[in-house]
Amino acid sequence: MAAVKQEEGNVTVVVRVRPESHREQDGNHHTVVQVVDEQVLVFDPKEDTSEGVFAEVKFRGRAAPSRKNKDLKFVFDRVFDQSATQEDLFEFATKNILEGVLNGYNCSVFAYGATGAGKTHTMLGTAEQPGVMYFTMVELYKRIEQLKDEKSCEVAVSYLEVYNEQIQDLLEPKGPLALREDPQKGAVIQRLSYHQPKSAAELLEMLASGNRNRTQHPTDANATSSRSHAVFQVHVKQQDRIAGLSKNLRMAKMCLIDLAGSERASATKTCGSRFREGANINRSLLALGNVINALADLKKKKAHIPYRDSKLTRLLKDSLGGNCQTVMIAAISPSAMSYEDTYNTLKYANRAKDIKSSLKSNVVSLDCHISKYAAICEELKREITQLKDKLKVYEGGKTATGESDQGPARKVISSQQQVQQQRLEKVLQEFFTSHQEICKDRMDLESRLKEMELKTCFQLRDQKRIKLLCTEQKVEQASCKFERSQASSKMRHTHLLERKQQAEERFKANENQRSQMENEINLAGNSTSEPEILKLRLRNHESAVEVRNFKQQISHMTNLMMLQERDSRQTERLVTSLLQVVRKQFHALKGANLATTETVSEFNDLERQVRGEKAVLWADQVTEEEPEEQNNQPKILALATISKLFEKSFDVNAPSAEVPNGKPTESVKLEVPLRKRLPAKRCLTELKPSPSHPLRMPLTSLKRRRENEMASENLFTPEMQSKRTRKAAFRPGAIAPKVYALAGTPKDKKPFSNRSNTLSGEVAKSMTPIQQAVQRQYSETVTKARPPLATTTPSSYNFPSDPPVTVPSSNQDLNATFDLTDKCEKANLDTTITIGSVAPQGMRVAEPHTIFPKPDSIFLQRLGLPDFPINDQSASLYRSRQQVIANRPAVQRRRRSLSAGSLRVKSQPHLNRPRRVPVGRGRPIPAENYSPRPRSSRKISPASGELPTFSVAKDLPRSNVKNLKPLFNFRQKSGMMT
Ligand SMILES: Nc1ncnc2c1ncn2[C@@H]1O[C@H](COP(=O)(O)OP(=O)(O)OP(=O)(O)O)[C@@H](O)[C@H]1O
Repeated sequence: MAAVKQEEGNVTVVVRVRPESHREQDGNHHTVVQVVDEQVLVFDPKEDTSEGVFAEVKFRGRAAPSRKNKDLKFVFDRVFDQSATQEDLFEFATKNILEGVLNGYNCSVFAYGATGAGKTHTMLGTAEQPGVMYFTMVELYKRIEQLKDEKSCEVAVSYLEVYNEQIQDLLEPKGPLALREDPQKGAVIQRLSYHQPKSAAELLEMLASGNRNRTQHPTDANATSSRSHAVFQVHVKQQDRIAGLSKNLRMAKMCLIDLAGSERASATKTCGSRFREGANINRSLLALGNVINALADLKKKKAHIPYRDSKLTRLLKDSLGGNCQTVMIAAISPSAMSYEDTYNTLKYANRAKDIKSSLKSNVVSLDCHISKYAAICEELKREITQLKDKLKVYEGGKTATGESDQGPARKVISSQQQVQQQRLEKVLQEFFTSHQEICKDRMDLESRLKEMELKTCFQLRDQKRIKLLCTEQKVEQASCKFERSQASSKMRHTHLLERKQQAEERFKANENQRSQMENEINLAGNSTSEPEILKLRLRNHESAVEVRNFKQQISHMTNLMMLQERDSRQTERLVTSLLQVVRKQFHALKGANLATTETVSEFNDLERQVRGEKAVLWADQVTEEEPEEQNNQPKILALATISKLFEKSFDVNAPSAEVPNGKPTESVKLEVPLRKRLPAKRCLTELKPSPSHPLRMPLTSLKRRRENEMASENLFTPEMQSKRTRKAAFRPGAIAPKVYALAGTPKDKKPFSNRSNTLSGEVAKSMTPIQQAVQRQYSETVTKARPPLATTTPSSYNFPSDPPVTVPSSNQDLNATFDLTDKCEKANLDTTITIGSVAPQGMRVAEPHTIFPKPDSIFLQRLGLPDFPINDQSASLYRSRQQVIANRPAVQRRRRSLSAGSLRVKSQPHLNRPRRVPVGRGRPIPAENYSPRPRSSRKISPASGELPTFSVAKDLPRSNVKNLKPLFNFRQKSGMMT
């Protein structure tokens, strides 16, 4: 049950002054009530004494002693003088409250006054002059008749009297009835009969019969004195006729009460039973007076209200202090004969004005469960059948009377449909307008929020750039500016979020409205064909909204793209400037012989990146965590897509026939493929490779690159992966796949798990800022196996029981190939082949000196690089070799540089020629198969922990190679293979 409306109201007090009776006129009593206007009356007005001696003459013979010249002015909601008719009373007192009854408010009208003051006359009246009850009932039925198309109404009445503190049923007299208090319903009279008159006439008949049962006895004051309080209750129940899952049920109770009049025994000259009646009446009226006083006293509002002092006050509890719109009609006699009674009545009426009542409309919202849907349809079908039958009867009557014109009947039906359709169209139109606005608002807000997010990320990144480059003062200035801007952004962000939340709520309400509307249209569809048009309109509207949403999405994406483009242009300018600076600096260093190995290496890395090649990540090098700023970067796809657009989208292309119940199917999902950004070749002209340090990094073929991408996206099935692993094992320089196979799956890129953390930390530390920057810039790195840095002692590995992978004796010839991978896989060994991990005793490494022609360079010492000893012979050989290379023609150098991809291995001193592992063969080597090779262009800092062992071998004259100690050892960790 839901009371939809609650308001505070005062008791309406109306005073009716009846005409003087014959007795009063005969008694020559003067009037003590003067009606000034419609709201003011003066009780016992002052006599005009200006007439001097004549004044006494004027009032001679009247009840002059009873005059006290109180001259009390009373203001009421309405004052009716003697000339007022019953209709006047009805028009003002009860007609208005009928409106309340039909809106679900409880109402109560009671007549109060002394005996013979005209209460019964006002409420019941006579056959010639029917009273308020009659007019009210007639009006009520008139209104119900008017509403019958929209609402079904039921009326139930009861009529009772309180006589000598006993309740009697006036419509079905059956002895005293018990009064019971119900916390929800209020006062309930048990066994009271309720009747449902079909018409106003029937109801009036009931009223008349009830009155006949009412206790009336003549007294001196009133020949037709009512000796009881009569309560006529009308219960009205209304229910919406309009089909729908949600129906309003209004229930209201109207009480029309004719109270017994207070009387003075001396005036009524009663005795015996009449006297007892009078005493009871007075007692109950006294209780009523107390209740009125208590209720009217605002300060004591919370104080006890003595409802329980009499049956009458218990019955009137609702009417006076509860949820009820109350009208009190105070009936008074104008005659001085009833001076005291009139005065008392006016006093109580005046007090009653202050009584406040809280009004609640008793509206019950009956939200039918979906299971009632069928029942509602059935009900409507029945109604349609009835209407059709009526129409047939009507048409039959027309035919019988020879009227062939069926136009009017059709007109009636079509006009009903038209009204229904017009109403639905209006509802649809309102829905369209609000839906459109809400969708636009929602998307606008989300778009603005996402733009703001992107801008904030740009700002954060700029801030970090500033910190990297600028002086402390400038950093501080920039920080202040940034913080200010962040603060204002935060405020705007919060504000936008609030608005977005509001928009969400409105959207939710709008969605509910839509489902209700759809139900209504579907229900209406059972009776007419018009709703098809409405359904189509609804679909049309939805399509239009979808189109508008997509347009908004496009506009949002365009905005973001513009932002991105502006930012990327700025970054481009920055990178160009940086590259120019780097190049100048590098050449300046080189010209001054100050270029260290590290600098050259960094420059080469940078050069490689500029040329668009992939960076190399060693297999034991754990992928660096993405820098914080990159992690914080929002995914551009997420920002560019307004999620709201795709929450509820409709298949706009689907034919309407495929849409069940006119409900669009939620089907469209936008999937924007996320394309990897390929490294762009930039500013190659700005950064030409130095002729003395040719870039020898193998190029990755397009096919291999694709494979890498697929692998990184995990698109390979396990079979494919295993196949790839095996294939890779046979590939030249296939160390990496072997290592992966040991680790399990290619995606597990931590083959040296036992120590990878330490190593990666060290490796990361050893990376120079430029290397790190490059690493960050190009996340697409190729992971390669790298030989471990030191011999792994058998104790540090745990596979004593595993069958060792032994290299047959024939593999003394290192040109022979053997499948280590398969064996390792089969044996499930954590087998690692170390290549050149240990420089044999006496080995001389010339690496630093290939870069630093002056070994005793101060710069080198300052760098604190470890000095690798070199024997004089090798060094001189190397220098001469370098000289020979430098003097060669360019074409020859080129050939040499290509063949330098080969790896020459000298495994045993007794071998006549170094083993030539077929790596590269002049072709670009796939990046993932790339392994560190001895070449002068790929200098790895000793600080990184790698042994720069093998650069010299390939460049030395072959005759001198044998003089070198073995550079590479194939060694199994178990120590079984050396
Ligand atoms: N407005 C009026 N116009 C004409 N006659 C009236 C009017 N009011 C009352 N009378 C007459 O006054 C007499 C007494 O009225 P009524 O019976 O209504 O008084 P009452 O207040 O109901 O008294 P009780 O409390 O004893 O029943 C009746 O004969 C009635 O016809």
